[in-house]
Amino acid sequence: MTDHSPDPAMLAKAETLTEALPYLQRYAGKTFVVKYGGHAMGDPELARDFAEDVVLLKAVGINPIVVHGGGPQIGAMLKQLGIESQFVGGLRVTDKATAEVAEMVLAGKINKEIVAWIAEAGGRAVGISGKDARLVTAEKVKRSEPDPNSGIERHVDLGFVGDPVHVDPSILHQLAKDGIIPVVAPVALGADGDTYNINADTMAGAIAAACNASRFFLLTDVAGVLSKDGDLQTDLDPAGIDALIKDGTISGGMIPKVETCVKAVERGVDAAVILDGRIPHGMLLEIFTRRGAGTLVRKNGRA
Ligand SMILES: Nc1ncnc2c1ncn2[C@@H]1O[C@H](COP(=O)(O)OP(=O)(O)O)[C@@H](O)[C@H]1O
Ligand SMILES: CC(=O)N[C@@H](CCC(=O)OP(=O)(O)O)C(=O)O
Repeated sequence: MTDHSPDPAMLAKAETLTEALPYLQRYAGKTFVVKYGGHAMGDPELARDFAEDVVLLKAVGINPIVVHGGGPQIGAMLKQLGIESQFVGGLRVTDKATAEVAEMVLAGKINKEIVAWIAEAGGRAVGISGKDARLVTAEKVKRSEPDPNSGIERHVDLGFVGDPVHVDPSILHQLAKDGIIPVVAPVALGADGDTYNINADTMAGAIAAACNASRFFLLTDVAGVLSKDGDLQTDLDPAGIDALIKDGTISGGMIPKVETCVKAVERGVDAAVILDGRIPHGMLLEIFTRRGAGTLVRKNGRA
């Protein structure tokens, strides 16, 4: 006799789909900004999974906006060209030559690679930088650091490193309305006409705030914010982040990441999540299942 009992694997799939239903209903029509870090895009298999996730979001009525980095790739190109590079507080000191290389790698190479992965996954993407349609206007960053000898704060000149001071998201809304996924490279013009290299986390946060994004995801190469003992911090609020920066637990490239999350939630983004880009389809699991992953940053913690 034929066994007509349902296949448990198929049932589990159906359960996963029904578990997703309240999230599908809640997020339809909302904007999600996804920051795709240079470290997260190293593995082509994972990059394809990422592109599939973005296309799936669009297919279920969410408007994803991808803002990408490419720090390691810029570093490799600078090395090939024999140009030295240095970081201060997670930001690359950028002279004219470095700004040219950064734009070439970010807006030229990586941007179009991501557009191609999305096309391969069946989506339609348009790659732009902050320069296009004046999406982002930058201003030279103002940074100060304590002098190692005197401890007195002194100004550090980072060259052509920009802060996004104005975002005009109309081009993003237009693309989203036409069924297109915008892919944004973190390069912008200043009011002075100069080209500025912008930290991709900072760029993504400014765009998330300007678009009133419901969710802001930062995909990187660690599980999230880790404690000194290496434990994942699942929930943080601005005060908790401040304390972890002050005691040195958060350092390097994680500093602009968490600072961006704080700014974004203080400017109205519901929640920012620092996620492990090395987990296949990690973003989908975070969005559509009850199992949260990574570090969730909210203005008042996990309410
Ligand atoms: N407390 C911390 N928790 C997790 N990562 C940290 C922490 N402090 C510093 N980091 C560093 O921050 C890195 C992530 O930032 P970054 O290299 O700029 O990534 P991305 O290229 O994805 O933007 C991690 O790989 C880790 O080396
Ligand atoms: C000013 C500054 O630091 N700009 C970054 C832009 C790329 C970036 O942020 O890439 P990730 O997200 O992969 O780190 C840089 O030159 O590396």
